[in-house]
Amino acid sequence: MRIAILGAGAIGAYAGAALHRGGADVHLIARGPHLEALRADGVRVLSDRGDFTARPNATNDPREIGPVDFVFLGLKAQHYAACGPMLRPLMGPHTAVVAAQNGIPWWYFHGLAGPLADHRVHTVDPGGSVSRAIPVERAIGCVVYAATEIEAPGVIRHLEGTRFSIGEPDRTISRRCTDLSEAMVAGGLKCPVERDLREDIWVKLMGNITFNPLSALTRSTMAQICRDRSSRELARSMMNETLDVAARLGVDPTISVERRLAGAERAGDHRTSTLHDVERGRPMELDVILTAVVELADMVGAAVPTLRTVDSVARLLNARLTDGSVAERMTAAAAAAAPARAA
Ligand SMILES: NC(=O)C1=CN([C@@H]2O[C@H](COP(=O)(O)OP(=O)(O)OC[C@H]3O[C@@H](n4cnc5c(N)ncnc54)[C@H](OP(=O)(O)O)[C@@H]3O)[C@@H](O)[C@H]2O)C=CC1
Ligand SMILES: CC(C)(CO)C(=O)C(=O)O
Repeated sequence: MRIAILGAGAIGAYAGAALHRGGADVHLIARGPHLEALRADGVRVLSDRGDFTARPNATNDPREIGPVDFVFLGLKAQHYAACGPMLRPLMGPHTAVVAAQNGIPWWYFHGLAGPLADHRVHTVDPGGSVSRAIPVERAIGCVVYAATEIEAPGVIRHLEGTRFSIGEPDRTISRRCTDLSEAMVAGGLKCPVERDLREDIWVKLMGNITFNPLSALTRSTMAQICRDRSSRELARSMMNETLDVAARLGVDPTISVERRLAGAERAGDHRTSTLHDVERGRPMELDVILTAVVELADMVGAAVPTLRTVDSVARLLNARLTDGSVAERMTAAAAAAAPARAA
């Protein structure tokens, strides 16, 4: 099985290393010092479950790889619309694209019956730009329960979880999903094939919609947000509003807000991927995680005052982070602080 990992970052390189360990023919696509380290030393995974090193091929040029069976998309979702030229050389007639993203995917309404069939969520697929880059027929959904971060170029710190739930948008159990699942399991990951991934999407989203923006806005860990009485109440409101939107879309995530809060608190002083981005002066992955749910709430007539407020301040921060000069200043500040932290 040939697999290309487009965006071999924290999650992509971790999945790629596991798949390679399990025997798949894996090709990592990365860039910069991280790519140089991957080429020189492979992916070094540091984990309580056991450290390991995998040495798949690594490149910045998909044309060197050619058509594959699966593209595992490890990019941040805001880069999906622009990934068409990188994706094209990897596409054969049957290539599937596995989007390992948080939040509402661009294929969310694809394959559903009823009045919302093939409805396009504007926030995540503006003007159809993502559907054009990644046709929905190619998409396999993936909900990532693992948490990882890039500790140093080529080095992935695995923090918790090994589950990558996958599923077809049209609720079939396909051969391509079961094949991929076997390859992931051979690499030591959990990879259940779900008949309808949408329930998993909302269960995971209850955490991301709350902790990713709040952690970035307050520079706090998940546990710190849960332990403070008023931010815990804020998190609770955000989760309740999210559940209401899900219910109006016909999804009933089988987990209570209290259980989700307790799980987040147990994760401890974990910094979300969005907090990492902000600390590096990079824009947040906000559209798929929060703004899309506000759009869906408006569509189904749900009142989401708390989500709307957090979205508006987070979008204001994102506008500053998208402004290159601010991002450069923050990156320079982070670089200046790094030796001090190390000492
Ligand atoms: N990290 C986690 O624990 C979790 C992440 N997720 C989801 O997984 C997805 C990926 O997140 P994460 O792994 O944290 O993100 P990362 O930023 O670590 O990984 C993205 C990688 O893609 C690379 N990249 C971007 N553009 C290109 C390009 N044109 N060519 C080559 N490489 C490119 C980036 O390189 P560069 O740094 O140079 O831009 C980076 O290494 C997100 O949707 C996130 O929500 C879900 C659950 C948990
Ligand atoms: C917080 C985590 C790891 C899941 O809870 C996540 O999805 C993220 O950091 O984006």
